[in-house]
Amino acid sequence: MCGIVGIVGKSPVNQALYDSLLVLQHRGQDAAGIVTCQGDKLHLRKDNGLARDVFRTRHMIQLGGNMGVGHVRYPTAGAASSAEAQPFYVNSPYGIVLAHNGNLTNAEDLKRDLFVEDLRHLNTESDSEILLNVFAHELQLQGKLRIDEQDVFRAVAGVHRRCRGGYAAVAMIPGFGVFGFRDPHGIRPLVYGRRETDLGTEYMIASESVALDTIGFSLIADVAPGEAVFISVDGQIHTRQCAAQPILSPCIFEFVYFARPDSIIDNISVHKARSRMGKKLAAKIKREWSNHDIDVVIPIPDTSRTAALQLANQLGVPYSEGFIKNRYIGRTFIMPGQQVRKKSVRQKLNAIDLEFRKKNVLLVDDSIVRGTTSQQIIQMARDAGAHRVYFASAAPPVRFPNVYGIDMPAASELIAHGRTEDEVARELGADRLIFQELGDLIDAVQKKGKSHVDRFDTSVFDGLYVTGDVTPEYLQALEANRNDGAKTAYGSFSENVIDLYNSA
Ligand SMILES: O=P(O)(O)OC[C@H]1O[C@H](OP(=O)(O)OP(=O)(O)O)[C@H](O)[C@@H]1O
Ligand SMILES: NC(=O)CC[C@H](N)C(=O)O
Ligand SMILES: [Mg+2]
Repeated sequence: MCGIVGIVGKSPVNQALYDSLLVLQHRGQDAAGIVTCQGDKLHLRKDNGLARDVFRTRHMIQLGGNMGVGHVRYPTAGAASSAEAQPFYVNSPYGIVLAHNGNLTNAEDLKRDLFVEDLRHLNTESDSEILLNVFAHELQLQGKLRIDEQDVFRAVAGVHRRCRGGYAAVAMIPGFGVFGFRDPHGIRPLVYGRRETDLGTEYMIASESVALDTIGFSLIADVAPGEAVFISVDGQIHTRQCAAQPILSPCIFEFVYFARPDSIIDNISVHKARSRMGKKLAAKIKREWSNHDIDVVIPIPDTSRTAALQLANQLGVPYSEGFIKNRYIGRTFIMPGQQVRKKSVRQKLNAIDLEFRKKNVLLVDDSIVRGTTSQQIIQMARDAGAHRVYFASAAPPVRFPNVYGIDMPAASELIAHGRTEDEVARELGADRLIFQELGDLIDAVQKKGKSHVDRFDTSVFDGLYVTGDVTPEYLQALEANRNDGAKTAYGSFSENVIDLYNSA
């Protein structure tokens, strides 16, 4: 996952972009970047690291101008080198910068087409550079010296015709404007909002509404699947549907884990969705285990808290924060490499023994993916003196790779792949393991049918990919190229940036 943002303001936007990247940091911890536009000049700063480490005062001073775009990265393609930090820049036509959240599933075909037919050079292995160049080519086809927003919309329509997979993007053309678009399935989230100032109205496009809230913008709407939103440099906003057959099918894993609970995605409160997940899970426990002997419900911070609290309330069992999270350690699931993930769980979480001693504890997590967290946490609960250790997951078992922007490329790395629920319980060392049913998860997110979202991408749970074009061969190649071992080998990939001037 990545976090993206674009702002057209009435005064310098560097601080607002930086602040919004801090708020979107949970979507990507590996690299961060900002490009601003001042007159007809673009200023870039990007590097590997957290937003707070990438941008020093000297960079902020250079990031002048009233419009810009920003990105925090969690890689799903290419290398982890800083050359693949975003935004990406292409010189022709007009100069375009783009920040992308998602993953293209036909990247290899596009790469070939860009080279052989569109005569374009790609300097990295990133699919986001591909997306930018496809857009650039489609815009160039308009053949104009001076473009208007309709040309941008036509180019986005061209992107939709050529690109497959998940993509939400924000982009900028110097002296012209900032725009955002979402793939025809709306797999990755994207919202836009406005803020009134004495100097006039400012607009912002961002991955999650929480970024708008904290910067003082109010939400206008989600970018619809296939839609593009264009904000001109002088603050005029235009929207247009650019896809032939848009079908909203957002990624359900955003609601399970990725998004912040204080965000609203496709008109659904993530917080409420997680509360309902807790309720559903409690109902399942009451149904299938009415004589349970759970003494206390303990969440695994952070993300599971919302569901765990509701689960405890519904069961009428005490809720206790038995694990304390080190506030200086980030999200372990999106860390690069199994070794660092494993080590970070122990650095991140520690048990308060007296909450466990001689008790039957129900540990609750939002999801079990590789099992890195749950395996260690169950052991920690035992070491803390728990009598029995039960485990509940607010999501069903994750059994299939994700191909739309979450870095779960290898089925063999998923603990529930090819295992029954009992086998997973044994593998994790739990006395009993309860998974959410997929139907219940969908109900919980869909507000029991009250939401306008009719379907979700649930591929990590059922192996059904909404774009309908994910073949076993594609999955095989993905697993071979991006399993943990293969990614470690990428580490040495070139750091060379052929880009805008990027001050160190
Ligand atoms: O089975 P695994 O492969 O361990 O993945 C699942 C775990 O990873 C995530 O936590 P993370 O530490 O990333 O973030 P959080 O603080 O938001 O819960 C998620 O909330 C689960 O706890
Ligand atoms: N997680 C994402 O959205 C990743 C974006 C892009 N595919 C990259 O690897 O940089
Ligand atoms: Mg967690």
